Amino acid sequence: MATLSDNLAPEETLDLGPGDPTGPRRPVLSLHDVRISDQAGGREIVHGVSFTLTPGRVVGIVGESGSGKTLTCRAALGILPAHFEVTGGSIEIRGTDIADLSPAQWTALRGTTISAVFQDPASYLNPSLRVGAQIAEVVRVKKKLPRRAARRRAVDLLRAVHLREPELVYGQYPHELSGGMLQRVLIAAAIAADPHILIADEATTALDVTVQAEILDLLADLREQAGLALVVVSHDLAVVAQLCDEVLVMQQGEVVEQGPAERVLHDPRHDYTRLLIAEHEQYGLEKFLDPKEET
Ligand SMILES: Nc1ncnc2c1ncn2[C@@H]1O[C@H](COP(=O)(O)OP(=O)(O)OP(=O)(O)O)[C@@H](O)[C@H]1O
Repeated sequence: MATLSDNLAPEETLDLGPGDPTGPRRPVLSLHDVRISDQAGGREIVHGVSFTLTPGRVVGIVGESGSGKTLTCRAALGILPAHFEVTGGSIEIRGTDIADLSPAQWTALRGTTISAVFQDPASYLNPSLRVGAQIAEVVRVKKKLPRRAARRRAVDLLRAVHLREPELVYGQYPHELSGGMLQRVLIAAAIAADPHILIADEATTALDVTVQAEILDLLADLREQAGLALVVVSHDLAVVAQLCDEVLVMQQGEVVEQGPAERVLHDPRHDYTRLLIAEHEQYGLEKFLDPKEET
């Protein structure tokens, strides 16, 4: 089972330049024609994904199950499953081609520069450790803070993700928390070391609509307040409409449509995008498409 402290090691110096070498408008994450193949089956699964993410921006990836959304994210995180490889194109994190990164450099980068939240938060937490202690460990290792300061920061993080009574939650075990609370705990852990990029892969899918909306608001806050750049994967167009600046629509490993979220959702050009929108209309997508009319 994966735990929060997997891949954590004392931070190493990864020279991505002094201060903020990239500047506010420079890409934090760029994918150029990324192709991913299943080496076991000898076939290409993802046939060329490109996008550029700058601080405070949100790119959404939508599409049917099995279209390659998660593989694309995992490629950017350097955690493709066994047998899968990036077989074309390139991925750059803050200007560094990830193909050049050593395992140690990856360890230094994860959490501090790029971080992720997936579905099923419980599987990323150790059931026998209090959730606060698990976040504090991330802080201690990644931010090199002493125990007491790490504890304080963990409580602050639990508060920042809008968990009521963060001191109380700190001392609770995963099984004592609801799915929505666990997802907030995971987000707290993911942002504990102040990453520049957060990948949220179906992070709200398992949650009920109200909790989902609260988590999306939280991600929007982080984007606004911390300039976090987000990649949001969802099969739910309403999620994308609410949060994203740019949308990629994937079908069978191809990006069939890509553009500003407004344009793609209001004026879809590909049949598959039209189909997705038609399917969502019955669930009330229009309230997200025209949020201004509500105020
Ligand atoms: N660990 C794995 N082992 C074998 N095949 C895999 C693995 N992960 C993904 N695949 C295959 O690669 C293809 C793309 O999968 P991926 O998980 O990226 O799709 P997705 O768009 O994220 O789907 P979903 O919305 O269901 O999560 C699928 O055909 C899937 O079966």
